[in-house]
Amino acid sequence: MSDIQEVTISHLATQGDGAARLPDGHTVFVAGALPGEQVRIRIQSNGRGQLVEIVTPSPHRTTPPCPLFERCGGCTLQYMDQPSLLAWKTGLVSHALEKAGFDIPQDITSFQVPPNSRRRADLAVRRTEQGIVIGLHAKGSQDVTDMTSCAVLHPAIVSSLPALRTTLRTLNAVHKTADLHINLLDSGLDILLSTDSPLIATDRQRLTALAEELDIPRISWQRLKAATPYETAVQRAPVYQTIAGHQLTPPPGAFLQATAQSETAIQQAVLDALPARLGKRASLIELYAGCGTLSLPLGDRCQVQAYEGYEPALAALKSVGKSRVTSVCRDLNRQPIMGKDLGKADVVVLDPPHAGAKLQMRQIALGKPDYVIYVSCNPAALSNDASQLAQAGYRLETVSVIDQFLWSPETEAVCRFKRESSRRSRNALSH
Ligand SMILES: C[S@@+](CC[C@H](N)C(=O)[O-])C[C@H]1O[C@@H](n2cnc3c(N)ncnc32)[C@H](O)[C@@H]1O
Repeated sequence: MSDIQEVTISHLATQGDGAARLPDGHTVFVAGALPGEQVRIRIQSNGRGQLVEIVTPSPHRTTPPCPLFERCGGCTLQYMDQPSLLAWKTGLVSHALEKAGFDIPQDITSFQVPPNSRRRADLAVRRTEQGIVIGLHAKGSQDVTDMTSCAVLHPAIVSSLPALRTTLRTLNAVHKTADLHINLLDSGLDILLSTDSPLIATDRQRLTALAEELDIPRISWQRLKAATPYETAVQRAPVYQTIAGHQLTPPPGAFLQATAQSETAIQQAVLDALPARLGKRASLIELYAGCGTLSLPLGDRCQVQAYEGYEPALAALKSVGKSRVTSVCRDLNRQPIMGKDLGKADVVVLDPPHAGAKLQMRQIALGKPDYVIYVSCNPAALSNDASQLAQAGYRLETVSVIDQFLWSPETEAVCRFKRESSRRSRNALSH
């Protein structure tokens, strides 16, 4: 069999590679190919197909908008038009839920963020002979592609990179490598710099000058891989972010939903997923609450008991002092909320990290609250977790797909599950 083959791509696999059947029956994965395309590929020793030529391009193929597309490993699916991308992600979520054992509702709502809207960046920093490089890892490599342009990040973040390069070059703290976590808050850029060497006094002065130049309210610092927490390197002005009408101060490196638009869409999808009429006595348990992106709008509708494992995030939520939201710091992997407590709630909302919430889900399935609203950033984890709900007798009622990670295979989804047979009828909930 020649190592060059002509194949037709049947579908995209979960990471966005085109999949095709070879004449011998094996499936081959081809990065850069779209469904329906006839392509020539070179079969590699690892069994993957390297794209050699697109014989018949898909009508959904488009020119990648970012000049760094060929090098940067960031947005691997830029050659696919945005409607097709959203349709594919919707299919991924449906497939994950079907695999978990659910019938899929007819109407799945979906939303996609615009380019240049991402307000959260995790960037790698390398010192090279030519100077400081800041960006994402290059395709299939540990090298960093210098981010001279970006089609997903907010322009306020991209335009700060030249000054950051200049300053980081002068820092003792950046010996070879560093990480930059940048959040674009209502108060401006909030930077957490993690470096491989200590921050000395002149470094602080240089960071202060940088903060003044770019009008950055706060720069925080921590040593890479050290157990010690971050410290404030520069604080020039108040740091704040408004969530559902409440102003709070997120900690350095805080988790925020990727864009302001997707935050609103996720909040709305969760509110829409609440049972139609929640009585005054209805109670809601929220797991993995962060700084309160969901707790605060939910607190306008009912009593919320919020749990979060990261104390600084919880402190930001507590600072709001919203009376209908009580919050507790708890590591839900080590100490999940038990089924008997979850079963007393009318609704459980959870928004776990990428790995999902296996242990916590077991308790939800045991406790059987009437409604479970699951916010997921990982269809594979959603599928595993939701299968426990399917086995516990829940029905999938609504699904919203929010594409907040444009041109990457990641996607967000909000799903409402309802326990099939109601155990109780309470005044708190009207169905
Ligand atoms: C996807 S974020 C969601 C945060 C919040 N719902 C939001 O929308 O901003 C997941 C949250 O889970 C928290 N978390 C991760 N592991 C945890 C654990 N073992 N126990 C409790 N919280 C955890 C993280 O700190 C983070 O705030």
